Amino acid sequence: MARIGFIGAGNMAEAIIRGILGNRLYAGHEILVYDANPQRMDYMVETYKVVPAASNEEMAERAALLVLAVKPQVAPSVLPSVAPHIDGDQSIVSILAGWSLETLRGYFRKGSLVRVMPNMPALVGQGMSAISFEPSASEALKKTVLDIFAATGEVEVLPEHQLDAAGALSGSGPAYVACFMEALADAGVREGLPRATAYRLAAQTLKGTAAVQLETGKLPAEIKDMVCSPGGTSIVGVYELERGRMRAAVIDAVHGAVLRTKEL
Ligand SMILES: NC(=O)C1=CN([C@@H]2O[C@H](COP(=O)(O)OP(=O)(O)OC[C@H]3O[C@@H](n4cnc5c(N)ncnc54)[C@H](O)[C@@H]3O)[C@@H](O)[C@H]2O)C=CC1
Ligand SMILES: O=C(O)[C@@H]1CCC=N1
Repeated sequence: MARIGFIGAGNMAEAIIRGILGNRLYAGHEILVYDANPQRMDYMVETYKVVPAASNEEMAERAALLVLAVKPQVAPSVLPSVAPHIDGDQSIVSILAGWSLETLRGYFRKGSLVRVMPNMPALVGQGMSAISFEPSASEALKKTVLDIFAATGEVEVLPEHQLDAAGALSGSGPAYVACFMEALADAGVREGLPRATAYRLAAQTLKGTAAVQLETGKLPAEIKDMVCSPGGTSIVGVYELERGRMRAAVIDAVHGAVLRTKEL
């Protein structure tokens, strides 16, 4: 049996595989992949020396731990043919946005189920994964799954009812942050900075500010206050953000993503 198999070998599967290989959790020959797109299969096999499966069904027969990494809209056409091949000592890790453990259990009669909401920065080992286990999950399974996602960044075990919120915040969050980064860089260009310089300044500013929060534990409000001198420049910028309803827009963005998650 392969240690792990990926149903769908797109962006997120690739990010997880990079983490596994980079941290030497498993070797390429212990990782099975299947993707409906033959060019994608070729790319994954050539780049990561992973093992191609002939079909999702074969994968289900041959992988001890199966990662569901297709789009949620594709899952209903994939799972009915995969589920009958799963037996009681296999495990299924789903990264499908909006798919509850209960919904998954409707397809999988056997096997342990885990739900994970990773995020795109897993690609560079800076991911944030929210993870929910079934109450019956064994300690061995918990360790295996935590090790896999810790190899792509940080992990947080959450009760399942919090997973849609986590998905809308940290799962979708890189898209919002990228919009903010782009706006910051556009602003720099407007004020005369070269484009490449503006991106570098914007990206490192986001990374550095996040690092201060993570490393000092300071509240975002305290960090803002450390930057805004009385009568200075930054507080004028903060005032303009408030006038633009930046906070309300972000809160609305996450709420919109939660509502969409519930539709999937
Ligand atoms: N992209 C992101 O930032 C995040 C995505 N997710 C979840 O991860 C999952 C995968 O997303 P991505 O990797 O972004 O999508 P993707 O589109 O990059 O990858 C999906 C892959 O599935 C393949 N595929 C389509 N039909 C198939 C089939 N019948 N059998 C096997 N493979 C098939 C596609 O060819 C594609 O390579 C989704 O369920 C999404 O909700 C979760 C967190 C973050
Ligand atoms: O937008 C999506 O469907 C996925 C789920 C979380 C991040 N991206």
